[in-house]
Amino acid sequence: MNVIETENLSKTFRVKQKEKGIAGSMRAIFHPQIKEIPAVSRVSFSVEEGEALAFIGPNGAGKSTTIKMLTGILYPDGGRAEVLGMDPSRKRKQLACKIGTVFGQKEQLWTHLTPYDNFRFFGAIYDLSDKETESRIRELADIFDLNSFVNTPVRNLSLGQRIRCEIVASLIHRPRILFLDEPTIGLDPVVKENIRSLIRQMNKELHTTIFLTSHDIGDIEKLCKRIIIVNNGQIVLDNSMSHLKYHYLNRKILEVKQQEETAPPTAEGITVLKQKGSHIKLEVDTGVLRINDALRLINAEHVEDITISNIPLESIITEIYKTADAGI
Ligand SMILES: Nc1ncnc2c1ncn2[C@@H]1O[C@H](COP(=O)(O)OP(=O)(O)OP(=O)(O)O)[C@@H](O)[C@H]1O
Repeated sequence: MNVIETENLSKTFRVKQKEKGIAGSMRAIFHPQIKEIPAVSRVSFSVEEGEALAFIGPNGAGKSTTIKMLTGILYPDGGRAEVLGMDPSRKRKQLACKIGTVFGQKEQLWTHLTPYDNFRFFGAIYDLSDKETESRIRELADIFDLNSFVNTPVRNLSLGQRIRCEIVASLIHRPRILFLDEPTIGLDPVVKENIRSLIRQMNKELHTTIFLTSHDIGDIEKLCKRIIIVNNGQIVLDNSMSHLKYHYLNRKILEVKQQEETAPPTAEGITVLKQKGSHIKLEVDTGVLRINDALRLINAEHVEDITISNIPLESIITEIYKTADAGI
């Protein structure tokens, strides 16, 4: 069952332009010049219940604008969106009871209140009974390990503790879809990993649909099975993570440490990425040259260590952004 559907979803912002100085300001009042910014252009996709989707793109690609339209904060000016069978811009309140949002860069908790009081407050907003709110707080405090600071004012919590509380607050009403915008921004690697595993657990055990926006490759790689890449307001790729990693770019990284400095092998399909002393880093296009054949070109007698790895997801994504920018 699809929980999100969009068809040709579009949004163009109209922004007044102002020339420099007082004269420019006066001209802008009487003869305003309007610049159109097509933030989202004819975006169509659907998301099934229980999916974990990464919706990513470079700065200004249109991700936040899309999320705002899906959560009813912004009206689209073209196409349509349906979330849990509702038009978000017409049924914003009803929808809010069924979705959760976490914005890593924005606090939704009251910082002078404790997490417990915040959760009670959110329970009341979502019309949960006292009993329901209490049992939900207990359940989530256990899962997210909040018990040691659930009664400490939010302003005194560390960033990692606060983000865990933000996520719990957005889950109090058992949302079917969780929109996460940069959920791990600014966190240290251990806390990041902890947050990711909690989100994974929610997706797996509660079947909560995850709609993630992040510039952090770790979030994307570890949380999502599907990826949609947007650029200049348009979808440039919609595929599974495994397809992206193993088939989209048919390349491997071959790192060789030799006993002494030797010239790197040359052949069609091999690109030398780095050579420093006896250390060589090659990229092998396995569509042109099989990895076994590439290995045969290396003098095995002098090899001290060798590693073969996939192209990092980060490089694949950067390449897709660049290709999309060049209009290829
Ligand atoms: N309220 C607004 N008024 C005018 N232009 C806007 C407004 N909001 C966004 N834009 C423009 O729309 C485009 C898409 O912005 P959006 O915030 O959706 O991008 P994003 O992909 O979320 O970027 P980031 O990764 O930097 O958060 C940008 O060119 C931005 O300047």
